[in-house]
Amino acid sequence: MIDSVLDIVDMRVSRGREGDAYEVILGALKLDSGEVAAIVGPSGCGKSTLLEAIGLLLEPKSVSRHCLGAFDLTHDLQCSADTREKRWARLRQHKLGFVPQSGGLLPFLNVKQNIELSRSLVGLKGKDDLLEHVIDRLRLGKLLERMPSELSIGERQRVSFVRGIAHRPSLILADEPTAALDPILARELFSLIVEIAREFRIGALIVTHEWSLVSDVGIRKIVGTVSAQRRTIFDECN
Ligand SMILES: Nc1ncnc2c1ncn2[C@@H]1O[C@H](COP(=O)(O)OP(=O)(O)OP(=O)(O)O)[C@@H](O)[C@H]1O
Repeated sequence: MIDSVLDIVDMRVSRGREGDAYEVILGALKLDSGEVAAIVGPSGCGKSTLLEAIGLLLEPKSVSRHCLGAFDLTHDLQCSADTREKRWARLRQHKLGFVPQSGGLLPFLNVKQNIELSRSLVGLKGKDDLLEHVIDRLRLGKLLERMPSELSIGERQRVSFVRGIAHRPSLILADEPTAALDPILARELFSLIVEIAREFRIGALIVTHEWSLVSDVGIRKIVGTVSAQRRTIFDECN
């Protein structure tokens, strides 16, 4: 059975100061479990802004439909800020796997503890096939006892990806997860995302500048076109 993990219609996100705000518009995006799509576009066009709004880290200005799996968030903007934040915090923790551009690892925990933290927060413990597979494929097995400060930037980026999926989210949101990786590892990570999405029925949205790699692995593209001053429209590119 195919389930939709994300269904958004006409989301508008504004960033920056009034009078100097940057606007991002997403016409429509539907993602099924097992599907991967890439968000591409020129630097500064609003890819991270869009990902943060989809990841419930940034409030959109308006949205006509916003469903995250079975959760309908369309009317959440009309709730009190307190109610909305409680609901969104729970969804972020359980349903979303956010892999930030900056890595975001906790510096006082080692690699293993960083990965285990996101699992323990949702009550998961013990062995996990998905996790072992991903650690192995990304060649992180020997680094589990290291502190983040003892890792290269590329190693940190791979650990950050593993941490983002460790709690088995239904939607992975990764912001330039290959930015610090060499071409071989970048390809490996993209292939891995496609593979685990299919096998474990997870949806994935990846912000990236790797246009040719995205084409090579055959995933959908959501392209940002800068239409007028400080405004970007994101749409599917066929
Ligand atoms: N916190 C912020 N406050 C105000 N403006 C911001 C903020 N963050 C980003 N912007 C502006 O919003 C626009 C979109 O930024 P965003 O980071 O989403 O772009 P991007 O496409 O992800 O860029 P890149 O590919 O360079 O990472 C940019 O013009 C940026 O200057």
